Amino acid sequence: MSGAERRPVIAVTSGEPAGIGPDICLALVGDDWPVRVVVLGDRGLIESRARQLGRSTEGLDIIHVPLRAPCTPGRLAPANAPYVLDILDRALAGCQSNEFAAMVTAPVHKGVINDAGIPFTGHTEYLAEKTGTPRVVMMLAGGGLRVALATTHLALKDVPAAITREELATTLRIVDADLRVKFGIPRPRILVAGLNPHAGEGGHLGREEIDTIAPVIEALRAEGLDLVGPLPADTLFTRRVLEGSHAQVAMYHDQGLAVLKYVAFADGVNITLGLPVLRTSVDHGTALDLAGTGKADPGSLFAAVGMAAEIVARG
Ligand SMILES: NC(=O)C1=CN([C@@H]2O[C@H](COP(=O)(O)OP(=O)(O)OC[C@H]3O[C@@H](n4cnc5c(N)ncnc54)[C@H](O)[C@@H]3O)[C@@H](O)[C@H]2O)C=CC1
Ligand SMILES: NCC(=O)COP(=O)(O)O
Repeated sequence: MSGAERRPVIAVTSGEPAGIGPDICLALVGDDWPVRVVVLGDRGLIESRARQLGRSTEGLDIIHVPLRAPCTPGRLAPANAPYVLDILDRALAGCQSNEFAAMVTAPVHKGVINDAGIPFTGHTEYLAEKTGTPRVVMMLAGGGLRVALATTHLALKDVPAAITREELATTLRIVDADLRVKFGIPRPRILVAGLNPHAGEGGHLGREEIDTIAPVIEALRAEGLDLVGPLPADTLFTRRVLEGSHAQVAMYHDQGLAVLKYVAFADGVNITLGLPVLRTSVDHGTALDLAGTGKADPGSLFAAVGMAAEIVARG
């Protein structure tokens, strides 16, 4: 067995075929990783995208998963929605059988999967369901931030009801535990945002901080977690407040991710905490406008592979 073959294998799923997933996977060719990187997707599609971009697939390890229908860059086809899920299922099966040490996901298009009649909220929820994990946490890292979300892909009107004491406590416990295990931080200091402007202004702008968030923080502090909050979200991400913290928990998707993507869109990494397999991902979407143009930045994919490799190396 060669040295290269002994390296842990990381599976990179190439995602929505009409998006930039195949393009950014091609950028992995020739990079010197401490792990063996294999790309999961249709070999013909990846080779054809390489020709279009004037790139080579020489040296790219591909595990062939066949397309379900022809693909044109930039044009979504619901007929290929099952293909996207075939790739994810193959990667997950490989992680569960220890063939792969981790999976790194290129973006999928949530809308077209739903248009195909398959209910799909995101990789995060899909992998949680497939692994029978009742609760996972989405966290995006980059630009010195680690932003975890108390709720993920949910209409804004449904957010307040979803933030229950039990759900929030579970989120905070998962963030604390995974920062210790996956990131090697012995006692993570976690900032917790409020839901309402000014963290509720003492109950005059909403009661979620008083009724739910503060009591959970207090109870978990008594268990030894280092939590700060509920903090007004508009100033949580200022330099002085962030100082000394290891992660920041936002109550909903755009409260946290708008900030993260402002500081780190080029190399942010999405990681699913609390999952029994290791999954990292790019921080961006399918960028249909850029597929096949050569303009897609692969920086986030590189960072996602790098983070997975580091966590694998940490054991
Ligand atoms: N991990 C995943 O699978 C994710 C999937 N999505 C999905 O992607 C689809 C499109 O979402 P949008 O909100 O339009 O976000 P998007 O990230 O695809 O595009 C937003 C803007 O950023 C640009 N952009 C995105 N990635 C880029 C890259 N690597 N290099 C250069 N420019 C880049 C696009 O051209 C566009 O102008 C949706 O279906 C969404 O659900 C979104 C985020 C993550
Ligand atoms: N905005 C983050 C996002 O949509 C990623 O979702 P997921 O597919 O990683 O669950």
